[in-house]
Amino acid sequence: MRSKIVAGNWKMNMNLVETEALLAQLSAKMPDTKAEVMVAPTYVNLTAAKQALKASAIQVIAQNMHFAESGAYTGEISADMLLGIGVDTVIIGHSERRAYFGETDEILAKKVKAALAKNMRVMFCFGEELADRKSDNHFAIVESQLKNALFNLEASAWSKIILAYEPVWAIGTGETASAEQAQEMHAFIRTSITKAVNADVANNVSILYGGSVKPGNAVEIFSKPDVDGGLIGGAALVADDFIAIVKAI
Ligand SMILES: O=C[C@H](O)COP(=O)(O)O
Repeated sequence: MRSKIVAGNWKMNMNLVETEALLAQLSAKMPDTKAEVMVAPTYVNLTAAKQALKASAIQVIAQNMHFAESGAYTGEISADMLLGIGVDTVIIGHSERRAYFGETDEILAKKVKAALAKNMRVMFCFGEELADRKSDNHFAIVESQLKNALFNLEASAWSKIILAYEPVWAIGTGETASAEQAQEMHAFIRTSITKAVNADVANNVSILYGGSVKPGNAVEIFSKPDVDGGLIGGAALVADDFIAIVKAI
């Protein structure tokens, strides 16, 4: 059975003091929820975040990792390093990694494989750019992103996969996909997975929507049957907004 998930991707925001302050507010105010609630602070504050949340159900996840086990990759972080501090879930394929750090589908497939080999959970991000949607190419782009990184996995590996559909044109722009656009794409994703893997996997994978989710639009977006939660950027940096979004699930 798929779970409901609200995850906050803090991106390159929040120093240590700010991290501890935001987590103190979140853990004090977090409502009881059946949803999984996750936060992804920057690498250097993961340990502090784990410590701050040790009495909380809020999970700490990483924003990225390298595909190699170890070695001469200056500035990079391995799966073992994350596991060593108790972080077992990692975001892979965020559009900012693709756009600004040259992460191709091929690299992302390696990262997914490396994380799964260590039994980590992967929150795999993907989504079309505005030009793709305008040229009516968005379904083909999304399907190819999934195919290149995930459709070669064994069906059993999918229990460790969370999907986050994030149309690039809606990230940090204030422009949100309508609830209908999100539902249409999420339903398409389940159909693609049904064809490529099987219906059981398609029905059980959690598919989150990301892109300018705010307290004011979360209820409507989360009400759609194929939307299992959200990956939240800007609004995850404001405790009351993130909590309101968790309440919307
Ligand atoms: O990872 C989160 C997404 O990029 C969404 O960011 P946003 O909510 O600021 O649009």
